[in-house]
Amino acid sequence: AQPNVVILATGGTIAGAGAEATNSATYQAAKVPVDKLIAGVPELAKVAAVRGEQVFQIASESFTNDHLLTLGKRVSALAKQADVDGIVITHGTDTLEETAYFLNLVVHTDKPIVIVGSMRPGTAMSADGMLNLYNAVAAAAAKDARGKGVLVAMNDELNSGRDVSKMINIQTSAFKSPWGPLGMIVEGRNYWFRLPAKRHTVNSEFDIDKIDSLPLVGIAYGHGNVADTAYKALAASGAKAIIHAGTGNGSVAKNVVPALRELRGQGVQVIRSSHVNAGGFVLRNAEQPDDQYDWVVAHDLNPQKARILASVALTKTSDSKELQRIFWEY
Ligand SMILES: NC(=O)C[C@H](N)C(=O)O
Repeated sequence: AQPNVVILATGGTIAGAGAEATNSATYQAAKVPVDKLIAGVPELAKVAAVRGEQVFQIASESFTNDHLLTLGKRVSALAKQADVDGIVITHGTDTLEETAYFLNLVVHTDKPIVIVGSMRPGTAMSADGMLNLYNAVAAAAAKDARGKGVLVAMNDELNSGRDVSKMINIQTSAFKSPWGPLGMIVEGRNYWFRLPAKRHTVNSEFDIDKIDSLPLVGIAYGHGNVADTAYKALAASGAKAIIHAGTGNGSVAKNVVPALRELRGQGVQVIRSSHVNAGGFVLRNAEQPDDQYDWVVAHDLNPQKARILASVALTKTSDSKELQRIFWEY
């Protein structure tokens, strides 16, 4: 029998439509329903028995914590079903890396979960959604994709949902991991080259079935002339942790240091990440004395991924040492 793959559709450009074939960047996202997406790629039937569910129909820039929880619980429930072998999620590309990392942290299954989007709407010349969707379904249908954590299938590559990121917004080669792809998918077949080293899915201490809300975590962007306004405002609005999207090694402008120390004293977690373009690598006690200030570093996680991990981790602990352990392990 063919493997059973469920496609959970959430919107994005892969479900987008533009006025003309030349509209590769000007179009409306989240227009085409999942059944039409599936019907548009009849070749899917060759690799799996596919059925679709429309979970949301939104552009992913508006993907809230509630969307993450709803989607995560649905993925978890499906993964427990004996008649489901793999799950594909169609998603806008803007926050695809956040959802991929979230599911990688909280869904306890070794069944393949593959997230896919497109950079051009289906109405455009050289639309990339059809092949990306075919690849994602083929990847999710394959036994060799099991146990590798949540995967992202874009542009013929299979990247780990943990560290893949949208690096450019106007090319089909948008998704890259700073540490390279796990594999390639060519003509519906997976070719693997490496495995994730970080804890995920079945080896995670976090479980979506036990998470009903996510604490607020804010991100404030560092630059040379930055003031402490945004940091204070985030804390005042209830953020339990602030991700400092810092320069270089998560460095902090001296004008901001006093406010961050004060906020930490009030119980807000301060997590230093980096906004460097090709991927940061923040080391503890480099640039800032984290031990002395009781701050946490985000390791190689970019600010948006650090927000996801902090939100999930804070459901279990408010201890900064535990948080730091979690940031090293996941
Ligand atoms: N390419 C895309 O999917 C972009 C779109 N804004 C989205 O994330 O929904």
